[in-house]
Amino acid sequence: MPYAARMEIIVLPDADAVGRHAAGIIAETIAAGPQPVIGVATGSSPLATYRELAALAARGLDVSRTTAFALDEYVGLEPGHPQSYHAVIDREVTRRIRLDPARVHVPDGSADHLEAACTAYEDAIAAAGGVDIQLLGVGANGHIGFNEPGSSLGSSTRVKTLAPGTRRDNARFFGGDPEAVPIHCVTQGIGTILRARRLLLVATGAAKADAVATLSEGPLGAYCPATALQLHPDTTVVVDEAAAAKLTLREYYDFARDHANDLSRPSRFTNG
Ligand SMILES: N[C@@H]1[C@@H](O)[C@H](O)[C@@H](COP(=O)(O)O)O[C@@H]1O
Repeated sequence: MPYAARMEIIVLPDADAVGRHAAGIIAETIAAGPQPVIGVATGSSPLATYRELAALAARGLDVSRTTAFALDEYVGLEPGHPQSYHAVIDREVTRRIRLDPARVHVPDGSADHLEAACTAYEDAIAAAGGVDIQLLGVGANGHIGFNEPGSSLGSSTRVKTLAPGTRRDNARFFGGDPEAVPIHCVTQGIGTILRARRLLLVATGAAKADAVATLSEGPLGAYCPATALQLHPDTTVVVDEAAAAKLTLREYYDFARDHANDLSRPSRFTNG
């Protein structure tokens, strides 16, 4: 278990600013090379980040040696299904940023032997040298990847059952019908996510305000999987004003930000 946890909270005016800031952080990791490994997430939260990363790639950021691992996949959707995370990652990440498709990995939710596919996915991450930076969104109930409340904080890639609320939230991608959303998924575990060297969580909008407050200030526990980020040595949480609305320590975060440059040797962490 990591022993030197740090989490920095950064509040920005709106979703575009969150995307620009997060893309800048990922671009630094990519530029540091030589074989960067990024973790990518689905959902609407990271879309602005991908848009900004695509713009940076178009302006010369070399992404040709970047490997990417996605967090999760539905069980039972063929990779060609437009809402499979294979298809979503291909559309929103690989094509937009122009990553090498051969270096982009998504868990296999249609394998005959799902347990073996989960082990193989963990092995592939390890063989790539681990994830340098993992981008995360957060579900309204605090899930990360598809680690629903109740997930073991040390879990690895495995099959999970989606929470009814997550199926309702994701129904918008399946013609509005929660029953059309798969019941099972394959997801990196919370332990897998914590093994990434740096975590970057983005959240925007009022629907995420409770999850953001709990993940950064609430008691650690499986009731809110994102609280596990409190254990990680290098987490950055970037949120907009609406998602920050329920942070009880907001005054302190602003104070820390305003004094970030007082130090003779500025630290990236001023409130974490
Ligand atoms: N598996 C994904 C998560 O990785 C994502 O973070 C979450 C929030 O999605 P959104 O950003 O669209 O609110 O939902 C999905 O269920």
